[in-house]
Amino acid sequence: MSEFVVSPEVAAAPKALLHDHLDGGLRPQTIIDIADEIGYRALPATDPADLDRWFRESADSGSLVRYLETFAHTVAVMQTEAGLYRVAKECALDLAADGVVYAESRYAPEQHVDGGLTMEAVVEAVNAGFRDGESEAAAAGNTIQVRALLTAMRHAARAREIAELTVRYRDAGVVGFDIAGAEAGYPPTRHLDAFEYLQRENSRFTIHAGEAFGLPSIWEAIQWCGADRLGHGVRIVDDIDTSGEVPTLGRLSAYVKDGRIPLEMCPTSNLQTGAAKSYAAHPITLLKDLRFRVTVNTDNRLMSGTTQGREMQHLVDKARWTLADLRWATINAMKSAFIPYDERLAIINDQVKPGYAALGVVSYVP
Ligand SMILES: O=c1[nH]cnc2c1ncn2[C@@H]1O[C@H](CO)[C@@H](O)[C@H]1O
Ligand SMILES: [Zn+2]
Repeated sequence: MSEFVVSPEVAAAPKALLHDHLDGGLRPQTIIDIADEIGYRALPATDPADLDRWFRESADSGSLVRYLETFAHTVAVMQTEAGLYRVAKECALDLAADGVVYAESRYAPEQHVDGGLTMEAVVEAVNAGFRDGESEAAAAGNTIQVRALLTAMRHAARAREIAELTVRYRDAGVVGFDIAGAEAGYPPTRHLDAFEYLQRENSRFTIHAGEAFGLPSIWEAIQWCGADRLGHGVRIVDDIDTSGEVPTLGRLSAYVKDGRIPLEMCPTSNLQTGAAKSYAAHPITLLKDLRFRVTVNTDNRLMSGTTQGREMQHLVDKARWTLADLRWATINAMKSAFIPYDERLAIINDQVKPGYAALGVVSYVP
């Protein structure tokens, strides 16, 4: 990796993460170890540094579809209870070491049944890994809470089943639902029955929308499907006119801003898939300045060679974000989390605010 460094302040800041794919954050050595154990022979490299580089370079293609092809290798080693458990536990440990105090980690159960596991067994193995990772991190002095979001793949046809699984495990570590995968050609309304079911069950969900496809996808996600949050949502800027002295919002972008619909933004991932041109020009800063409910996220730590600290540092270095901006985005994330309100408030008051106060940041001064 480059000589790019995360400052001591950003490293120490308490972090909240809403958009992180479990199958996009494996340690390279773990992929190699599990591949060896299960006899998976298709890995593109057998040295951890080479494999790490392969993921980053292959994901750096400018196309979401090509970016997603790299997941074949991570998903391949997440087909056993032991493999899923290890990946989930290490995810909790790695996030905790990065200063993340609350994370929602997502994955698609339907992608982990090729070795004969039921989707229930997949969820339980991942949950067990998160719980043990939390305990081990706490013992090392890093408090983290990790909750799961269950993703349905938008090109597949199992969304309703996975929505039901989400409800079944709602009191056991699963806090919401998502759809992911190639966006163009697979509008969210394809899975309307799943979203309507979740609404009837008073359950929460986010939808990847406005990443590789524009406003119609965002509009459907919100106005047809009832999404509580948007995964990426970066193309909402297409509904903001910045040609004049003051930016003017269209109906949809005003709806998103005024309704405080959270945007789970992932800068590095967007640069790799071509959804944004540079950190400096990434719409996240315009949206922050316009007071949309912006959050900062990793998406896929392995494919993007990133961490939550690195995403935040890029914004500081290249888009003039201050620590106060990072505190604001972190509180936005906690306000938007799918855990109960009282628990969100406790994390804000007991961890986020004191952590930033220790860095000398006590309020948001725009
Ligand atoms: O940025 C993204 N956009 C759309 N889909 C994604 C993105 N990152 C990962 N996945 C997809 O979500 C699945 C479950 O975690 C992954 O296997 C990948 O195919
Ligand atoms: Zn994503």
